[in-house]
Amino acid sequence: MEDQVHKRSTSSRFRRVCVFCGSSTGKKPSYQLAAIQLGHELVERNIDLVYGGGSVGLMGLVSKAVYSGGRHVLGVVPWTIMPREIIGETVGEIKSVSGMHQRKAEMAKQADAFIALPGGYGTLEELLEVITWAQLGIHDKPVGLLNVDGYYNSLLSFIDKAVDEGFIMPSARHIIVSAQTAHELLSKLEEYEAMEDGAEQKLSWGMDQLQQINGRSSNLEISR
Ligand SMILES: C/C(=C\CNc1ncnc2c1ncn2[C@@H]1O[C@H](COP(=O)(O)O)[C@@H](O)[C@H]1O)CO
Repeated sequence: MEDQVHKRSTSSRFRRVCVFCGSSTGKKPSYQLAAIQLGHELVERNIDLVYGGGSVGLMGLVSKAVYSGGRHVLGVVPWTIMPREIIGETVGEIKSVSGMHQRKAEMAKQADAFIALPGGYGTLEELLEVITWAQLGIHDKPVGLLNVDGYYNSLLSFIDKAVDEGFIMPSARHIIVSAQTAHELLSKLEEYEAMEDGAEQKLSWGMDQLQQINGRSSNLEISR
């Protein structure tokens, strides 16, 4: 009881956040620590987690931190990688879907915001997709980059170069919110406001994704 009195508990505009992160732990202990700290920060703000399922790498660390802090954890896993020997022992609820595209759509639908921890190709692909969807006005949910120990400095420099070279509109640069700590990142995301024209420019060819992400219809295969 005393613990509860002293524990910081902040209400959040987010009910559930989607975390993209490495299926490896990375070489520096700081990456693992950041995954655990992000989990704790979500718990302190009473935010649930949706992620790619599995107990491997940073994915396992963040999901266990959220689950053991008493928040709901939803893992979305394509049935082809469902076997325990591939994804390991998971915590929380698991939804199986028919493929990688369905997984991303389901994670996006379930989340109010996205955060990427350090990771590899899978993390980058998931991150860039939700940024692209934001740019197209398919969703207006905040996207955060947890730049642990400068891991994403070169990606952020590249994006600045793409703006300078005319491939990314300066107005789209603000879509990515970055910070070095989970606390700072969540605070920034809480304050984030999507550009108005982004939400209004929902393209007709994006309506399928929009409906899936915003939960107005779903054709996902969910077996559990
Ligand atoms: C399929 C293999 C190992 C199983 N591990 C994974 N389990 C669940 N989800 C995974 C797994 N590996 C990648 N993902 C997804 O990609 C993102 C991380 O990829 P990265 O390349 O390590 O950055 C993660 O967010 C998941 O959605 C054997 O290959």
